[in-house]
Amino acid sequence: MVGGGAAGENAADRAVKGGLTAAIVEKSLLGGACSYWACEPSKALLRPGTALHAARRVPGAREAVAGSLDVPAVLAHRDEASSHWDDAGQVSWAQDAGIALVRGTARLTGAKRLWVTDDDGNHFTLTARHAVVLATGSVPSLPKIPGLHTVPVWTTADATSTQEVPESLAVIGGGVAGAELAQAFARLGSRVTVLARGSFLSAFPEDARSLVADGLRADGVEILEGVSPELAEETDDGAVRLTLPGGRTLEAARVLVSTGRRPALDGLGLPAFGIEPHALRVAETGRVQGLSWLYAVGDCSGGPKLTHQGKYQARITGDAIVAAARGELEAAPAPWSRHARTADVLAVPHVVFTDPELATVGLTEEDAWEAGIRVRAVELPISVAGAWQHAEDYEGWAQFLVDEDARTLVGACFAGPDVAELLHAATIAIVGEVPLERLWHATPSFPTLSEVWLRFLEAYGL
Ligand SMILES: Cc1cc2nc3c(=O)[nH]c(=O)nc-3n(C[C@H](O)[C@H](O)[C@H](O)COP(=O)(O)OP(=O)(O)OC[C@H]3O[C@@H](n4cnc5c(N)ncnc54)[C@H](O)[C@@H]3O)c2cc1C
Ligand SMILES: NC(=O)c1ccc[n+]([C@@H]2O[C@H](COP(=O)([O-])OP(=O)(O)OC[C@H]3O[C@@H](n4cnc5c(N)ncnc54)[C@H](O)[C@@H]3O)[C@@H](O)[C@H]2O)c1
Repeated sequence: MVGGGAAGENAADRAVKGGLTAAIVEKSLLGGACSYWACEPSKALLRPGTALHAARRVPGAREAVAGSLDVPAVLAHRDEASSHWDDAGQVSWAQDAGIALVRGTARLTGAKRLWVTDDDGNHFTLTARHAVVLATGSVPSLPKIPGLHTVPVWTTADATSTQEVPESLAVIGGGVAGAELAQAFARLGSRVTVLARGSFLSAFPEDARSLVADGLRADGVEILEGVSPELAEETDDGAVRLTLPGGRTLEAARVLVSTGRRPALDGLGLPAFGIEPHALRVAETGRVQGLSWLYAVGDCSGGPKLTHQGKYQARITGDAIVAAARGELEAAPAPWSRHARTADVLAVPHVVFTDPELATVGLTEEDAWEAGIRVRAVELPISVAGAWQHAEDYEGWAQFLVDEDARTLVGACFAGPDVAELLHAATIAIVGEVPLERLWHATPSFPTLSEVWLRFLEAYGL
């Protein structure tokens, strides 16, 4: 494995469980971005604010809550969630799993052959018997804004590992990372402005994203849509001044750039094998098209950039490598078979951990029509007994997308407090292609948020 993030670790684990030997070459901390600079620290920064807000919305509990977030305690909780940026725990997991760890930077120099440079500058060659797996993750895509490269900016890794809460924060990019970190820092005390080039959270349905935007605005976040800075300059006191279209300027103690990520494939020697890094294509098994021995998993492989999906890909690819080594891999595995990443296309779950949360899985309405599916969208508020119990003035929204010919669910979206836990039921319904007539027999417990499933089936006409 080149890269020991969540994806590389899981691919190695499956290969070993299948009877092969596996080595991970890792140039930084074993465990990768999710553990130290992305999912874990960002969720640890968000969760205390969500818990506090939830308690304030329940009469009886509200009266017991005094004061605001304890910022040093939140940062300490984040440090703990990030294992204090020490990978000893992951190293001992790898040892127990029978995976060899090589500390260094790898690049391809031949078929199944890697050139490794270790931290002391020593070089050596590592040759695989069966396959090389690229699991190198992704790097931030920085926008071409004049002056931006001359001013001090935060990447998401800087924001998630910071020991300071800036007095003011400008967030360039209104995607998932921008939304989550804007709310986290607003609740920790920063004055936050989000600059979204298009719509805020544009990848999600309008009703869902407007609930999230309202949640952020309630925390004092200013959201400017259709805005991208035209110039960035450092001020005399070390802050950053952004010039916006129309001449308005915005000064902030810190600027966070969260404008997307691209696969980390530069410097790996791919062009020597006829592969341009921006044009890597992988088959259902994760095998890189055109080469029988090279695979890619996780963020670097070009699909959804999410930890759980990278781990799913890694399980499929690890098993496919084992099957190929045994001569048992089918040329083109059937959809939903053990060696096909079918869910990458049809059932990717995605949660935005803002307050309220936003959770989606499966196709969007547009995707479905484009794929030739006659789809019907059922949209409804999450207005059920479980919601009233959950919080005073609970506000939530759900969308269910039904394939009208198969009468199965192909997509779902939920927005509202604590909707993330509703998502897996939808994922199971989609992956299992459960007919609506059978879903009718899946009764949600009373009083839970899941009652929205029953409301959906009733609204559909069952
Ligand atoms: C702020 C933020 C929050 C996020 N929150 C979530 C979330 O809540 N849930 C979720 O599912 N996803 C989340 N994500 C996405 C998630 O972090 C990624 O999808 C995931 O970390 C990708 O895992 P990976 O194994 O593919 O890559 P990585 O974890 O990046 O691992 C790649 C590893 O490869 C190493 N490497 C690279 N090149 C080489 C080389 N040449 N030689 C040796 N080693 C090399 C790197 O050092 C790195 O450790 C978040 C992302 C961000 C930015
Ligand atoms: N909860 C989660 O699962 C989670 C959380 C954070 C990040 N992530 C993953 O990390 C990846 C990176 O997140 P992200 O939010 O950086 O990417 P993103 O693609 O979700 O959003 C980037 C946003 O930046 C905007 N943008 C680009 N250039 C701009 C400019 N010059 N000015 C203003 N806006 C501009 C884009 O229009 C887009 O809306 C995502 O692929 C996501 O899957 C996941």
